[in-house]
Amino acid sequence: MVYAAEEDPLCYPGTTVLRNQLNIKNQAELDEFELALFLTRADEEMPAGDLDYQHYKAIHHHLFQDIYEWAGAVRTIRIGKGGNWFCYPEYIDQEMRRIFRELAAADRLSKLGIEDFAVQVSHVLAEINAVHPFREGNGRTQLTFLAMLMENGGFPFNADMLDRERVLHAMIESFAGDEAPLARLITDIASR
Ligand SMILES: Nc1ncnc2c1ncn2[C@@H]1O[C@H](COP(=O)(O)OP(=O)(O)OP(=O)(O)O)[C@@H](O)[C@H]1O
Repeated sequence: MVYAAEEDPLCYPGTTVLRNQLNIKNQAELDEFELALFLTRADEEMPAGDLDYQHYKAIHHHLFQDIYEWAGAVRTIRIGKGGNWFCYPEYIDQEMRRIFRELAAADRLSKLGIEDFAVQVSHVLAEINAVHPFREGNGRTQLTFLAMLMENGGFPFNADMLDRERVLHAMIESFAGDEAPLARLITDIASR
């Protein structure tokens, strides 16, 4: 996805193409390789962890390790999308620590029914999206993490419900303060 960003040291000079381990300087070509490499990693077992901030970064690292040297590391420049600016980089760490402290790992969530689970988890995802810790790959890390939370909570993960437009709409609504569409999406994902 194209970001509004400041002059970005992570890009090849004079371009908006992110420096990558494949040294591809053409965006369309990079998109293609990035997707293929991501899908291969997404198919593998995710790193083990406690569903905490450390774990979240490890998941991003796992998914994007073949493409970006900074996989698993938080961004250092300001970025936004569609007129929404995400968390300033200097506050990412403290915000992510707060969010994951509030999530208090999976223990509390694993005791909830789907409706309450969806409300709690939609809030967590909305907050993580508003922070947008990584320079790229936030959406895919969010959904991977959601699948792990749902598995941990004992809910099925029906990936057929992941309509791209619906996910995008729900995330944008959540940024504007309405988390209900995201909660409904999570409930639907859990339906068999
Ligand atoms: N205008 C917006 N306001 C808030 N969130 C947005 C906006 N546009 C997109 N998003 C969310 O940002 C995330 C995408 O972030 P990013 O592009 O870093 O991830 P990605 O994995 O590379 O891309 P994608 O999720 O599109 O495959 C998604 O969760 C998406 O719903």
